[in-house]
Amino acid sequence: MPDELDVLERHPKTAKPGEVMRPHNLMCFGCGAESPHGLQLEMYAGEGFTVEAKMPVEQWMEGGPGVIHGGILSSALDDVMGMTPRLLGPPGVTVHLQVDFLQPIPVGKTLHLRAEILGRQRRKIYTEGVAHLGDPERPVARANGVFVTVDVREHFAEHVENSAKAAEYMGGKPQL
Ligand SMILES: CCCCC/C=C\C/C=C\C/C=C\C/C=C\CCCC(=O)SCCNC(=O)CCNC(=O)[C@H](O)C(C)(C)COP(=O)(O)OP(=O)(O)OC[C@H]1O[C@@H](n2cnc3c(N)ncnc32)[C@H](O)[C@@H]1OP(=O)(O)O
Repeated sequence: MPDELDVLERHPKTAKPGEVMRPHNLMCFGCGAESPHGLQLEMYAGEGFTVEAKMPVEQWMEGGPGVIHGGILSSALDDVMGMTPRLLGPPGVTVHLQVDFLQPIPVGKTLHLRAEILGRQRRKIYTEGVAHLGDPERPVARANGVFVTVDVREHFAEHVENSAKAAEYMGGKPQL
């Protein structure tokens, strides 16, 4: 993370602590409520510059026998960290993701996910994520992500026609 950081300020219209945050996109693999094969994470704004979510570790998420697949865990951490830019304003896309897998995560448990903004420099937002199984003192995974804010209309202009929600996004207002 660079030394010279901008001052962080919560956007006045972002979710208040304890409130649900709107999905990136209803079809988002991480947080989209209509994504048929997705994680369907419900995200909550926390205090300060944090976002939280809980994810039941289901059978279909298995990687090694009886434990979560690392890619699923990485996706969940990516998406929770990826929600944090919205606390400041425009959304960001992942440009860098790093995950440390600390303990096996059993199927049948509930994963507690928490992300926090560490700093911002221009469009770059530096974040960390942590996952635990109920005891915050015993993390099972840690992550860092860098997100770059984008103008969604511009950024997705060439691709939006591929979305299952194309008609909605191309016809109406973008869901910010
Ligand atoms: C048309 C209607 C659409 C309606 C849409 C409706 C709803 C959608 C709403 C919200 C959805 C928004 C976001 C979704 C969010 C999360 C989903 C989960 C997370 C993901 O699944 S997301 C997918 C994977 N993600 C990507 O698909 C990104 C691919 N990428 C790019 O698209 C470009 O890369 C881009 C645009 C990011 C930047 O490109 P650019 O040309 O605009 O800007 P540039 O290159 O100058 O970078 C600016 C500053 O970032 C620094 N920087 C760049 N890369 C770096 C790296 N790797 N590490 C460290 N710093 C990096 C530079 O060094 C510079 O820093 P500096 O300011 O200091 O110079």
